[in-house]
Amino acid sequence: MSELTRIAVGGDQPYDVLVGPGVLAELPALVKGADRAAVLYAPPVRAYAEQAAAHLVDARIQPVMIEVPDAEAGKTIAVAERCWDELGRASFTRNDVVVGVGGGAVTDLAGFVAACWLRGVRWVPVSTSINGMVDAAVGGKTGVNTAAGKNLVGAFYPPAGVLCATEALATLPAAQLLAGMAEVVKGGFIADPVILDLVEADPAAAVDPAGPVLRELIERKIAVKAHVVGEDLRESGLREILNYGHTLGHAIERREQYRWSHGHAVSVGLVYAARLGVLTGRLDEASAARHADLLRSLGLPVSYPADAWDELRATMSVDKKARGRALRFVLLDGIARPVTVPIDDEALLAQAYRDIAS
Ligand SMILES: NC(=O)c1ccc[n+]([C@@H]2O[C@H](COP(=O)([O-])OP(=O)(O)OC[C@H]3O[C@@H](n4cnc5c(N)ncnc54)[C@H](O)[C@@H]3O)[C@@H](O)[C@H]2O)c1
Ligand SMILES: O=C(O)C(=O)C[C@@H](O)[C@H](O)[C@H](O)COP(=O)(O)O
Ligand SMILES: [Zn+2]
Repeated sequence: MSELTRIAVGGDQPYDVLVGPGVLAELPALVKGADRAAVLYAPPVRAYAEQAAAHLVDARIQPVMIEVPDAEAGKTIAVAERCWDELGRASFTRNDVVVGVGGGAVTDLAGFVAACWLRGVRWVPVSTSINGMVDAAVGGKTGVNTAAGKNLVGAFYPPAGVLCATEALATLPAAQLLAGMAEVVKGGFIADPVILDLVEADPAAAVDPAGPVLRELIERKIAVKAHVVGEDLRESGLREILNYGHTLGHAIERREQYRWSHGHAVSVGLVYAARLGVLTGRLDEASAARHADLLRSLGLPVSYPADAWDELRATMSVDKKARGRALRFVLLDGIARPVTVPIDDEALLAQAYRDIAS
């Protein structure tokens, strides 16, 4: 399976996700009509950003290279402001474009920079991590973190198209590759159980960037996300299912001051959500155990210190799904049967945490 795969995202502003090696060559076609393209990238992926720039130059589009701090350090309003200053210096107009090359952090930032500049210019995420390909780059959720928590400032702003540069997975550090698998597994639990079967059949093959299984998993998870965001871009209903595992996950990321990767935190969050599913009488014990077994088989964390609960609980109150004082959780009524449920029973929330804590 070496050719490019095209996955359509529907809705009012449809676009395609292209997956495969050599996909960077498709960039000029996506940004046709631009005079300039800001290429945002973090240092570890400079080589891919330079490749993107070379394709732009061939198409007579002037690249404006903007290096930003790596990972969550780049997802701040201060970094976004610096990018806007650079766009101003380069006299960016409404036919110019923003390209984000890297993992989910860079593409979240790039989309947000594009959404705000001149009230919105075209943008293209070029994704180089698993998390970015299967989740962050697809669906137009863009934004930055604030002191209170993850992604608290942002915009729903669909890209012109998404490029998933699978050849880049060869240089993705193994820990980051595994972290991305948490979002793949999430897709299995909320919508596509074949994902779960494939990982369980051979966890090592599932994370081999040179093998066919990982490519199938990536495409399956993109298809899940493409369907959901095509139906509900602005998260007014269905899209909430993509937040499975994130209510606790985001709180762990903040508590760790972003030294834990998003995927590791979401992995613990998935196990917690499954436990809540059991305690609310929705999910059977075997399906909950399947969460922990599967994530553990990939080397992902499935618990977190017991004494962290009070702090995590406080942070969870700023979760975007919360309404008033009530937290709302994505839970499962069974595999691939997600529901959003308000929970105001504090004792139950704490019990579920005690059950999974270390
Ligand atoms: N917008 C969304 O819908 C959405 C969905 C999921 C996650 N996210 C966000 O995405 C971020 C997590 O994304 P991530 O896991 O990609 O983390 P990341 O962007 O922080 O990347 C992880 C590390 O891998 C490096 N890297 C990326 N690709 C590489 C490559 N090919 N070779 C070498 N190094 C490479 C990065 O520079 C970084 O150091 C979080 O901020 C999360 O909130 C957003
Ligand atoms: O696309 C979505 O919708 C998601 O919830 C996907 C999540 O995996 C992703 O981490 C997203 O950035 C979380 O969004 P937030 O609105 O909870 O910040
Ligand atoms: Zn996520």
